[in-house]
Amino acid sequence: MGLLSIIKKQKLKDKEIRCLILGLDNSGKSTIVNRLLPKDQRSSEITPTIGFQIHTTHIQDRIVSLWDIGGQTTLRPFWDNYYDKTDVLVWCIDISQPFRFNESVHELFSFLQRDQGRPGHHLKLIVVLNKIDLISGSSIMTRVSSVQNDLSGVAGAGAVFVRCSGVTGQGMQELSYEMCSD
Ligand SMILES: Nc1nc2c(ncn2[C@@H]2O[C@H](COP(=O)(O)OP(=O)(O)OP(=O)(O)O)[C@@H](O)[C@H]2O)c(=O)[nH]1
Ligand SMILES: [Mg+2]
Repeated sequence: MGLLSIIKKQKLKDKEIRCLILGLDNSGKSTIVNRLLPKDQRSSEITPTIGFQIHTTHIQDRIVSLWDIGGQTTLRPFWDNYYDKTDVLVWCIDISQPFRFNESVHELFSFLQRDQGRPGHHLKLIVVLNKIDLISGSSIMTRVSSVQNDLSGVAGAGAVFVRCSGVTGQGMQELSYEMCSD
């Protein structure tokens, strides 16, 4: 590898990844963010987010800022304010509550539609199917396909789906990898 490519690679590595975590209230955003932090920086109690919280941490050898925004109805009109310079959008869905899938799909659609007015932005979308621990093994596939179906046409072909549990830690490695891979 030439010197220039090494410098280029290092520059890319040094660049902070700005990650915006959105989704409906109670979907588990703050719990996931808490899991992504080093053990000694985790909170023992998570309460509904009123406003937003920013954490900056190392994930997979990269510096990542995690923008955790409250998902309650009254807070959603403010989501757009956090969009600027976002590299990765993590959209969190509570897979144990199928009756809220439509609401989540609608909110994602509205958010991404507004995004079209922001030229030149290349955003990576990761859809997190959270609370997988609450679904019995036999119905996981049905539930996952149901969400993926609902989201087809909204999330786009480049979207990545990750199943996880912010409580047990299942799927966190995969989520970390996807957040940091180009
Ligand atoms: N069983 C289970 N419970 C979870 C999981 N993730 C979060 N929870 C629970 O779901 C509830 C809501 O989690 P939060 O992380 O506060 O959800 P949020 O999306 O940040 O909610 P807002 O801040 O209101 O937008 C809490 O009681 C969590 O303990 C999970 O993977 N499995
Ligand atoms: Mg929260």
